[in-house]
Amino acid sequence: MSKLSLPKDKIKIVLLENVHDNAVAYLRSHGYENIESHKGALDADDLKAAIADAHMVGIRSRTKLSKDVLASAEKLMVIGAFCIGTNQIDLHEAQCRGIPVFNAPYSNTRSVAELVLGQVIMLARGIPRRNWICHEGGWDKSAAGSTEVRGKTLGIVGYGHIGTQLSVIAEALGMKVRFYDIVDKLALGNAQSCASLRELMEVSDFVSLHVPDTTQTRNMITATEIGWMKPGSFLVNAARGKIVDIDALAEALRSGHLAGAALDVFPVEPASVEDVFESPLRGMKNVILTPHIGGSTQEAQANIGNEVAEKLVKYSDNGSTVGAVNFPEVMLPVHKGGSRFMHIHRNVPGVISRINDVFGRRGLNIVGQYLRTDEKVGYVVVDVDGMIEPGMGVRRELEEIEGTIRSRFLQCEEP
Ligand SMILES: NC(=O)C1=CN([C@@H]2O[C@H](COP(=O)(O)OP(=O)(O)OC[C@H]3O[C@@H](n4cnc5c(N)ncnc54)[C@H](O)[C@@H]3O)[C@@H](O)[C@H]2O)C=CC1
Ligand SMILES: O=C(O)C(=O)COP(=O)(O)O
Repeated sequence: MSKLSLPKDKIKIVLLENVHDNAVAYLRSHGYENIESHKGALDADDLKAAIADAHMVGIRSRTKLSKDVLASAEKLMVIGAFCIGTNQIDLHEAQCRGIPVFNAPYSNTRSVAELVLGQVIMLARGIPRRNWICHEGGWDKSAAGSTEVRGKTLGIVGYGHIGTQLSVIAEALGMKVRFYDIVDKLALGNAQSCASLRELMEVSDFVSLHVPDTTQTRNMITATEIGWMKPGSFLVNAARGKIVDIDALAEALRSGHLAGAALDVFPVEPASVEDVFESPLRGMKNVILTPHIGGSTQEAQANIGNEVAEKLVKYSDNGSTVGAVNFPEVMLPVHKGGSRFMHIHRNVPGVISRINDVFGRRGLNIVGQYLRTDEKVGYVVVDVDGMIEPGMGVRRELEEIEGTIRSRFLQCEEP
């Protein structure tokens, strides 16, 4: 068992957006009892109030942890994104404040790929319109406009975890897969890469987007790119809403250039289930609209709950930053029968020698030292013999070193 410089019962954890109960159970089973759970996302003012004294925050895709919000959470030491995307967090600001961010990079991958493939089949058979007609008492029994997906070309933009998973299961249905990525990627199965986005858009019967929300991908798909698509083809977006110019998409659907679309994500999404969903695509009978549920399956949420909670506990109990998306990654062994100091600092010259001076002056024997830096931040972990008690002032001295962002320590007792 480790004792932390801040006792576990003083560590406040705020979970938002209905993070799965597995997360709460995991945190509790590791001694973290001070957990406050909120069902939805909060607006900036309520969020600031909720996390003002929090040490850990767990969110999903809707909670915006902006620079301003982070500035109001002075005690925050770690953030858990219980999802894949981290574009809702100001990662740079978090890093400058010495706050690592952990996410779940794979736990909902399969759920998204399955939803997208289902949507592709639904679009190919004109189900959105036919479903609508049946609900209104009609009976459009005809093959007009209906095709199999076998033999059709699926173009995947962003051949990462979700894109490749989709590629494999689409090929199992007999689809031809083409993909476009800015990074060279191993083509799985018989998939073939395209040299440009334009080539992909021109050859595909279905285009599915699986890129993250970055400055490069915002508005990646405008009227120009949609214009490259085959007449009568389909667009699917389960990545992020701001990747597609939604008005240009609406126009292409109205004009009949595109035969249909499926959207799981939108430039503006309601903050809570009470809010109204507004979109120029509402009412279009050739469009499937889903409320950002690509990753919302029982399996995915349960796994994410465990995975991210485990990363938060590992960081808090052991100092490990493996899997952090904005922070130098340090993998640490368990340190027994001694003390472990963790020091986060701006990457300026001389910090390490000053840290070592603090231990040297006190005759403390360093038995392990782990360091990783990136352009902005350094993270050094120092294991020393013996139990350093809080009153000894080592941590205070470490915090006085110029460039220090924050520090903490663990007493790692013999098991
Ligand atoms: N609808 C939903 O509920 C969910 C949506 N997502 C979204 O899906 C996105 C993708 O997820 P993963 O596949 O796990 O991410 P990933 O990081 O494994 O793959 C993304 C791929 O996009 C590529 N890429 C980046 N910029 C590009 C550009 N400008 N042009 C072409 N390719 C580019 C990357 O090289 C990478 O191969 C997430 O970032 C998230 O925004 C993720 C999970 C659930
Ligand atoms: O994992 C992601 O990036 C998602 O978009 C899923 O978001 P959610 O957890 O459903 O709010």
